[in-house]
Amino acid sequence: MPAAPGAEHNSGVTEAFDALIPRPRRELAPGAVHLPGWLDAGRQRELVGLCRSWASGPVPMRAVKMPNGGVMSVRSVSLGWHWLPYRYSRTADDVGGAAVAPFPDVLGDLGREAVEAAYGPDEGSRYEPDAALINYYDDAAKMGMHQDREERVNAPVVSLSLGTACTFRFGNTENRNRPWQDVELASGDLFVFGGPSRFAYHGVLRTLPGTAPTGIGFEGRLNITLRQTGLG
Ligand SMILES: O=C(O)CCC(=O)C(=O)O
Ligand SMILES: [Fe+2]
Repeated sequence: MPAAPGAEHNSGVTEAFDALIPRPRRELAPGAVHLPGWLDAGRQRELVGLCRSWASGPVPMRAVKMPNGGVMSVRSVSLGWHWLPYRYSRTADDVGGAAVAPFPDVLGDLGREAVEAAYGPDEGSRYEPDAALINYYDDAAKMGMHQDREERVNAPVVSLSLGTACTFRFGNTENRNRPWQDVELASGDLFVFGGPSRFAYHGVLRTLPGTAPTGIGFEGRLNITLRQTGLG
């Protein structure tokens, strides 16, 4: 993940805008909750630092090759379980074969806190995520509409965004077509989808270059998703 020169001008404008136009918590569909600015600047910086260390091994960040021959524009690394299309493995079978780094306690705690913020303390305390995907988007990267469905249980997916904002498309559970809603995910935003929305199609249309906040030491977009695989 390259450290990039700051885009102070744009970011300053974005931050000023945020102060003028508060972005309220919103439930896009039953079980799909967007909590803008959930992570404060300090926690965003801390997570960026952790992402840097997770990206340094034992498994390298890589662009996933899809079975149809395409290559994803996003680069990613997994913790706990290595995600590859369309299964999880304890070893990075498509990139060197190293054992995946263990799922860090800090992300388990963060996941419970996130689910509690979205759904309340009962759901929060039950959440036991065991896999994390760290996705890195450069200015041109995007992610096509898909379901997260390699997990065997329907515990919610927790998504945390850092750095450059993006346009996130949240669709329906039937197919990748309409109806969908487009929502901007900015640095520090939490998005949780579970319950009736757990298997909704979703994707990232584009990043919004120049929107990373100043002071988190990172330009480009990072997204962390936490999942409970049920693989045991
Ligand atoms: O980057 C995002 O916001 C979404 C990532 C995602 O959908 C995934 O990793 O499955
Ligand atoms: Fe996904």
